[in-house]
Amino acid sequence: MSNPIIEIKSLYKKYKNSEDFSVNDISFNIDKNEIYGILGPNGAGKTTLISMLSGLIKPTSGSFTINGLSPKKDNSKIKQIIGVVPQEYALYPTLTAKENLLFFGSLYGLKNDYLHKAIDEALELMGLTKFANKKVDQFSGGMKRRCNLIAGTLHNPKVLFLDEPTVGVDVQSKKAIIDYLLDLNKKGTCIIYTSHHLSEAEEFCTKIAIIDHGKIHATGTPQELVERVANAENLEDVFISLTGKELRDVV
Ligand SMILES: Nc1ncnc2c1ncn2[C@@H]1O[C@H](COP(=O)(O)OP(=O)(O)OP(=O)(O)O)[C@@H](O)[C@H]1O
Repeated sequence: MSNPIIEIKSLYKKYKNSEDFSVNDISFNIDKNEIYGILGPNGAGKTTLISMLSGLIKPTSGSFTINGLSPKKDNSKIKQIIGVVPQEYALYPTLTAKENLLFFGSLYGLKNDYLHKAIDEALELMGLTKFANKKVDQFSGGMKRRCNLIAGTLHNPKVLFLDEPTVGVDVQSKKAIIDYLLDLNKKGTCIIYTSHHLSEAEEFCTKIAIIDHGKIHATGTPQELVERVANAENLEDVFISLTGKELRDVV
């Protein structure tokens, strides 16, 4: 039985300087406890969609609710129950990992012992304990991405939005990130993530939406999608079948 935590109705986004809709009439629901992958080629509209849902940009039209709350009426309540981990690092390079996390944790209203404990546990899970007091500008890309993820999740959000959380990191960092996210999901966080790693998404996600040119082309479990497309053996076959082989270069 469906038990949606996010309900999206006819969502559109047209940027001011653009002639086309980057998100073009998208409607779908995301159930509690899903790990929901938003997949699509470059320029498909993934970041635009996730940025609207996480409150970073406003839709041109349409509506959505998160846990029954509307951003038009309950924006501050929504902010308390969501976590957002954008593609760009949110961290302050000249502060240490711990100083950054104390700052982000306090933004969520976490305090004292509770905050210190949450930071220590997350640093340990991410293999960053011994670098807690090092400045973030000395960190590798993988370490920054792990620290960035902790910064967006210290308050145990009900819903977590992640834009390409494993982009540009080595296999070890990727595994640490995925294990951390699986653990959060087991504790009750619904995860919505965008990625270009189709085999990662096939393994990690419970549900997937394939989007292109601002529209949803298919939704389902990875297995349902593979079964639905003739001769598809994996998600990559499904992806190519639905979005074609044409390159998406734009200048
Ligand atoms: N700030 C902006 N102003 C104007 N157009 C934008 C802006 N941001 C994105 N776009 C356009 O909206 C469309 C969707 O972009 P978006 O970044 O959402 O795609 P994406 O699927 O996340 O792509 P990628 O995989 O490359 O990150 C593209 O045509 C892009 O050029």
